[in-house]
This record gives sequence, structure tokens and C-alpha cells, in this order.
Amino acid sequence: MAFIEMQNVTKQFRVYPRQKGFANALKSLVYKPYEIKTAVDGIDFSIAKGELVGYIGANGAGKSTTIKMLSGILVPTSGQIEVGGLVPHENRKRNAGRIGVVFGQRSQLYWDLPMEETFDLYKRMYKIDAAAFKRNVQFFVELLDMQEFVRRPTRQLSLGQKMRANLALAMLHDPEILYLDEPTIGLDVVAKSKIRKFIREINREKATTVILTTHDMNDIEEICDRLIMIDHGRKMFDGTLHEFKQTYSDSTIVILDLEEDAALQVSDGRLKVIQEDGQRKYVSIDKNIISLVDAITQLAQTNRIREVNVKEPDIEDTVRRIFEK
Ligand SMILES: Nc1ncnc2c1ncn2[C@@H]1O[C@H](COP(=O)(O)OP(=O)(O)OP(=O)(O)O)[C@@H](O)[C@H]1O
Repeated sequence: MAFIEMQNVTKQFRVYPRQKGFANALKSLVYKPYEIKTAVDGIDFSIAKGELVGYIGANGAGKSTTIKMLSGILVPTSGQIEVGGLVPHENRKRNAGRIGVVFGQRSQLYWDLPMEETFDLYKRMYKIDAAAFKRNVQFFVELLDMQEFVRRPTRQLSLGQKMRANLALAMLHDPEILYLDEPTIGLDVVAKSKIRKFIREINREKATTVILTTHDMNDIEEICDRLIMIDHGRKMFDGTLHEFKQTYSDSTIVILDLEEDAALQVSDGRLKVIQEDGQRKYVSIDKNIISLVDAITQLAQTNRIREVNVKEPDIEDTVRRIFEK
């Protein structure tokens, strides 16, 4: 068994549509009609210890529901889940000791307490050993650049500072797994970069397994080795970032450096020149209509090429196109 294992997991919710009119409202006291909403629909995946996995999908795809089942907050309707040999919802307390969770839209901080005191509170709650606690606080405060605000009450902190504090708190008891739900939402570039660096660093230093849901594809690009994409509760893709781009992107950019500063000669309508920058030219090709080899051969016949490079498609664009479809 892998470290984290989901086998054919489904989660359905009962949804009670609002009844219109007084008579229907009365009737619903006796019998309340409901509909079944399938949020997660037969998902399978295995994650090894120490992996950094991006879990993506459009709004309402079922990402948070999956994380909640993995954390033991929700019980699956069917299928099996095991996290480090435990069934999360049957062992909520033991599971909680081994996981750290951060929901970007919610905070675990206490409004009036400064971070320092919240750390102490968590130390007692999780019964964290004094030496490990001291080491972690020092390590996280430094890594997340929290020195200037650990003594200020939470209510005075900016969104980015609060998110950093939440991350430190989630990692304080040295969990083996960190579930992150939109950890960079609403943050500026600098704060995002600090958080990404932190996630990579704790994975490297402590081999923490990370599952990250996000709508920001730069998070995925900068943090994750692997990507799982879901749509309407079903798994659509599971593989490396490179495989994802190869599978879903139709266009590839060929970068040519010519021998001289001349206009690029293109005789095939399937090749689109998208930018000319002195001797450097950028050509976009749709791999469904022309292969990379044919495109380069064609270009070499009409131009004196010094060097050819191929750029991977942009993940942000690729994902946007998939979601739009
Ligand atoms: N408690 C609930 N009761 C009824 N329906 C729910 C409940 N929780 C989630 N859903 C529905 O299940 C589907 C999946 O929701 P979920 O929150 O897992 O999506 P998500 O991928 O995390 O979306 P987002 O990116 O918007 O956060 C949605 O259609 C949502 O409305």
C-alpha cells in the first residue's frame, strides 16, 4: 500500500432545494425532498511519502471534498481511503496528529493573541516535545520571515502575514502530511514566493508529503512534481507536469536563432511566426496538424539557422483552455 491511497472513492451530499410557498413549507416538515449531489465520483490515486502533489480542477470540481475526506472531516459514501495505514474518518484523532491542514480562506489563529502565544497554545494542545517545539519555532520564524510580527496580535497582521503564521502553526507538530487548500489566494507576489519557498523547504528538510490545491498555476509550476486534475468529481489526469503539458497542450513554441538579422522566411501556413526579436524568432506550431520534426525541417530549408530550442507550452494557458472547454 502506498502512503496515501484512495480507491474508487465517492462522496455524495444530500441537497435540499428550498420549497416555495407556505403549503410546501408545511409539507416539508414531514417529508423533505432532496437531490443527490455527487462531489467526488470514483477517484483513485496513490501518493508516496515525500511527494509534492498539485490537485487541480475548476470551481466545484471536488478538490476540497477530497481534502476533507483525507483529513477525516468527511466520511466517504463509498470506496477506501488509507493514510499511513489509517482510515482517516475512523481514526480522526490519530490522523489529526499526523497531518497539518491550511485552508486559505480560513484561519486557525486567535484574533487577540500574538503568534508567540498561539504557538504555546498549540504546543500544549498537541503535546509537542519542548526541544522539538523550540527548534521548529526558530526554524519557521526564520524561514517565513516572521520576526517582525510574532509579538503582534493576529488582528493587526496583513493577509500574507496571517497565511505565513497559519503555515507555521500547521507544521508545528511535525506532521508527516501537509494539506494545503489555496494557500496563496489573495496574496501579493512577494508573499506568494515566501510561501512557495517554505513548502519546498519543509519538503526537503522534513520529507513532508504535500497535497496542494490551487487555482494559481505558478504554485504548481514552482512547487509540485506531480499533478492530479479532476473534473466534476472524476480524475482526468495524473502524471508529471511535463506529461501534462505534452498531453493537453496543442501548441509548442520553436525558438530559432538565425545566422543573420533577417526576416524569417516561412512558406508553410501551418507555421505561425509569433515574435521576431533581431536574430531570434518565435514560431508557434499546432502539433495536431504538423509534427515538430516537419516544422523544423521546413524552417531549415528557407532560413540559415544557428540554433533551435523548443519551449514547453505555458501551463496557465493550457489549464485555462481545459477549464473553458
Ligand atoms: N456540504 C455540502 N453539501 C452539498 N453540496 C456540497 C457540499 N460540499 C460541497 N458540495 C458540492 O460538491 C461539489 C464539489 O465541491 P468542492 O468544495 O469539493 O469543490 P472544489 O473543487 O474545492 O471547488 P472550489 O475550487 O470552488 O473551492 C460542488 O458542487 C459543491 O457545491
